[in-house]
Amino acid sequence: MTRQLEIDGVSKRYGEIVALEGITFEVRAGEIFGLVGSNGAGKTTAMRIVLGVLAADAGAVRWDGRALGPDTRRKIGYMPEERGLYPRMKVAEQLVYLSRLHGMSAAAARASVDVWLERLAVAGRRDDDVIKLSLGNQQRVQLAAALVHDPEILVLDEPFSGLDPVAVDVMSGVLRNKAGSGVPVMFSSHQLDLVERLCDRVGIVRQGRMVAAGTVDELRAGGPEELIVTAPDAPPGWAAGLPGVTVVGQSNGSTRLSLVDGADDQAVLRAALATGPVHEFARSRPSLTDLFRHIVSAPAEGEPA
Ligand SMILES: Nc1ncnc2c1ncn2[C@@H]1O[C@H](COP(=O)(O)OP(=O)(O)OP(=O)(O)O)[C@@H](O)[C@H]1O
Repeated sequence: MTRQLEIDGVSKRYGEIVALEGITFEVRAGEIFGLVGSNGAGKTTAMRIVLGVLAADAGAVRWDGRALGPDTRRKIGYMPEERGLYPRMKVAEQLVYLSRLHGMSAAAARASVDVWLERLAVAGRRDDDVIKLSLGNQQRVQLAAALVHDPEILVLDEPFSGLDPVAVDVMSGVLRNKAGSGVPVMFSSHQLDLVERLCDRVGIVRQGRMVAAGTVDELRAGGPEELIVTAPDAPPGWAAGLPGVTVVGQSNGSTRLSLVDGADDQAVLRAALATGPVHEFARSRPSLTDLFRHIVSAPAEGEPA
């Protein structure tokens, strides 16, 4: 069986605030798992519990079937959301120091730091204090800090925020590569297009629970089917009032419609043709971004619909 990191029924409260309520998911060795959710959904709390900097009130975290103890936790590469570098320490010196904390010999640490600074294209800044680097370069160093000790598991809290497109590509390549070598990679992000492109599986967290998890295709297949109708002469509101049909969006002559089960798509086609030529009439599944909006805006359990 594939080794996996299991987060099993984990709950956490901060006083009255329920941050996690029995959240359950797994990240398999060799896959990139994207954790998405609105602000305050509980993603950072879940990652901190995996890392052991926070204790869960209930539930368990396991790696390869065994509860995560200090020894396994030393093998996690972690990129905290609040970033954790010493601003007035030199880049390379700091990375060697952090690797040594993870139990590496001085020689192995120096060799690994050289490799990662080179790969992340910050080797030229190795003797600068971290504070002198741009935020994006600090983030590359932060990623190096998560990688230099050759982790068995990677947990990254919003690693892509604030990166330019080149740095996004560098970061994506590194994550792909680590997953390719059998490491489970878990990261949180609000950049859903990127998550859709990069992740093998995605989990959507809402109010401390995992409300949907699977490959992007699986999630999209479970979402509402939409109709795309391109009718350049159609006036705004042409589809309003068609039974069982909701207009999701309209731009450049194209209208996206969501249909309830059993709604008559041929009636939609007739209504479109009545406005003039129809250039496109196709069914499509929502993007991860649309699906996310749909899931997080649905009423929660116990709330009125
Ligand atoms: N130290 C704390 N004390 C009190 N409440 C906290 C603390 N840390 C987090 N919370 C609360 O717990 C809930 C979950 O927060 P968490 O930071 O895990 O969410 P998140 O999904 O990472 O959000 P974001 O996308 O904004 O980073 C929120 O309601 C938050 O306000």
